[in-house]
Amino acid sequence: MEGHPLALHDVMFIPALVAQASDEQNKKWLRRAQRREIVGCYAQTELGHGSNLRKLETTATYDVSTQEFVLHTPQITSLKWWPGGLGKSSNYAVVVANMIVKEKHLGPHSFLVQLRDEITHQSLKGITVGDIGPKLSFNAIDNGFLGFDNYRIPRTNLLMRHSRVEPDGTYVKPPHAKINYSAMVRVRSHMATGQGNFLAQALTIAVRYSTVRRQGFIESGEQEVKVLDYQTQQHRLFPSIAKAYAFTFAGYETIRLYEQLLKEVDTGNVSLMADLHALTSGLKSVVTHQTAQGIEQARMACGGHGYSQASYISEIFGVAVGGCTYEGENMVMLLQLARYLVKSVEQIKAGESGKLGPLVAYLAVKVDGVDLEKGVEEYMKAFQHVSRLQTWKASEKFLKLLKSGEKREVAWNKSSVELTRASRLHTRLYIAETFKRSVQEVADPRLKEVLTDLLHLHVNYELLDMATYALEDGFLSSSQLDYVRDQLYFYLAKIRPNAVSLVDSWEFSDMQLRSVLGRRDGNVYENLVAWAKASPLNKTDVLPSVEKYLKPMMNSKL
Ligand SMILES: CCCCCCCC/C=C\CCCCC/C=C/C(=O)SCCNC(=O)CCNC(=O)[C@H](O)C(C)(C)COP(=O)(O)OP(=O)(O)OC[C@H]1O[C@@H](n2cnc3c(N)ncnc32)[C@H](O)[C@@H]1OP(=O)(O)O
Ligand SMILES: Cc1cc2nc3c(=O)[nH]c(=O)nc-3n(C[C@H](O)[C@H](O)[C@H](O)COP(=O)(O)OP(=O)(O)OC[C@H]3O[C@@H](n4cnc5c(N)ncnc54)[C@H](O)[C@@H]3O)c2cc1C
Repeated sequence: MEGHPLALHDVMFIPALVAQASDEQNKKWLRRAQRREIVGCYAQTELGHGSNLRKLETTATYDVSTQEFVLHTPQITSLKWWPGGLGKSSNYAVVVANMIVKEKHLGPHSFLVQLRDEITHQSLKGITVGDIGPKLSFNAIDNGFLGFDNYRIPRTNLLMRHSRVEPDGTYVKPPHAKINYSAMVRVRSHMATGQGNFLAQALTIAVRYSTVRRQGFIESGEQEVKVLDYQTQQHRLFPSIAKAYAFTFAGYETIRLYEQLLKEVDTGNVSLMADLHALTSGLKSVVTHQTAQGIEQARMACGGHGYSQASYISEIFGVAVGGCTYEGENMVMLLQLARYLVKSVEQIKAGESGKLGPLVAYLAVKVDGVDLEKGVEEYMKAFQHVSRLQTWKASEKFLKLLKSGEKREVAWNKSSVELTRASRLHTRLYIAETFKRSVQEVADPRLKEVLTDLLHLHVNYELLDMATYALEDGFLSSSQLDYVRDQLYFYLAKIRPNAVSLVDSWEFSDMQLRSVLGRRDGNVYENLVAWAKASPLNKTDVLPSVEKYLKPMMNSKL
């Protein structure tokens, strides 16, 4: 859970080679990387810039006389900063640097760079490398810094699957300007399942503990109740169980789309890139944010013991919440999706609705109202309505500002809160749609019934959560919202008997969870005492600090 020094080798270094190195280059490098003869990381972010990749300061200048690239970090803010596994473990890196050929700045490109000697592991001349120090979490990963002092690498170390520099310095452009960003798109495509998994771990702990913990009464005179029987506890936990499933289903779809993209790009078809970039930008943002909220609720649902490290939930939170920042800060990524949504609105206004992709086609179709009692399809129409409403509102605001003479960037900034709201609603619609489709495809009728209950819980919870949008233009009435509330409470109670099975079905072992509260056998109290007794402070009855500090203080006559 705390991460692994080789995580980035598998998650980004190898995938960057697969997606961006030519077949010829990969004959040399890929097998060695897969056999872990070399260990790599993905070095892009710098001390001064992470989000705005166009302003990366590390340069790779082509020297035609030696057919080498010269890597250089001209000032302190150009140092690579943050890459996982860079500090101590990696001897190679895929380095993203601004490429300069014949004095022309050609933007960020990826290079394979050796950082350390393969035998001694010492850093090579011209390279400054080290660890950036302790972090909120993920402390088993050596996130690092890296500087280059006119460090030379062969021309052939530019990853050349999609773009090339010939020996004479001729530049061959890629089929899509952002194709070098594929390693990021890959991780973003996987993040919904990864985050769903973090959320699932925290929920397994909280739900299991909530059936062990007894506190208070629902009906007087009875035995104290399991805290999971309180409606508030169910409301805290069960919608997140539904989300963990929903995120996993959505993630399966984006992983499949990424694989499809890789194949299509190899045949020169880059049409899926913009769609997948927009989709994964929104999804990673919404999923990481909601996962962090869900994990924190799971911790609080465990009361005081949730705050102890014995719960292990704080560690899960620390790791998961990193996802709100890495692979693109969430606001920045929501704004990337917003660009796509605004473009779609502009297309509709230009009478080109027919050209809209399937995920945004709903933006052109107005619905007057819904009959929620008819079922989940009507909820989907309601989600479409609020997303459409907000997307149009935010887009109109931006376009009006533009028309009034504001510069594009200024108009964008003044509309950005509204735009991020639109992106979230659009993404939540996508999550609900994929959840619905995935449940419909389940063959086992008993499994389908339980998952359908979760789906119903999800759509009612979500609609209530975004109710202000739906009330704003009178699309939903307050009596319809009362119906949604009643449905929500109905499904909380219906799910209660299956709650433990739903979390057990994720099959986390005790070793994986590392939680005293979430033990499969439920022996929480004995093990909490054993855990406390094993604390380093309990190794001796009297600590050395007693003689050194406490006694002089207690005996002081002052
Ligand atoms: C197996 C996977 C494992 C799953 C993991 C789950 C569990 C994990 C556990 C442990 C592992 C931890 C791993 C952590 C690793 C972390 C790594 C990193 O963080 S790497 C660094 C990531 N950095 C970023 O994400 C930077 C964010 N910034 C950007 O992406 C860009 O700067 C930008 C904001 C997109 C802007 O780019 P740029 O300035 O170049 O663009 P513009 O010139 O403004 O043009 C924008 C147009 O370009 C289009 N665009 C942008 N990106 C893409 C893309 N990737 N694909 C397609 N199109 C793209 C954009 O849409 C604009 O188009 P138009 O609107 O103009 O048409
Ligand atoms: C755990 C972890 C692991 C990481 N691993 C790697 C790795 O392996 N390799 C690597 O290269 N990097 C890695 N990173 C770096 C990470 O990708 C960046 O930190 C991330 O992309 C955010 O960039 P930033 O730090 O520049 O944030 P900033 O952009 O400085 O963000 C600060 C604030 O400014 C806002 N902001 C910035 N730009 C805009 C804008 N255009 N519009 C509106 N608001 C804006 C943001 O929303 C945010 O609120 C890692 C980071 C973490 C935390």
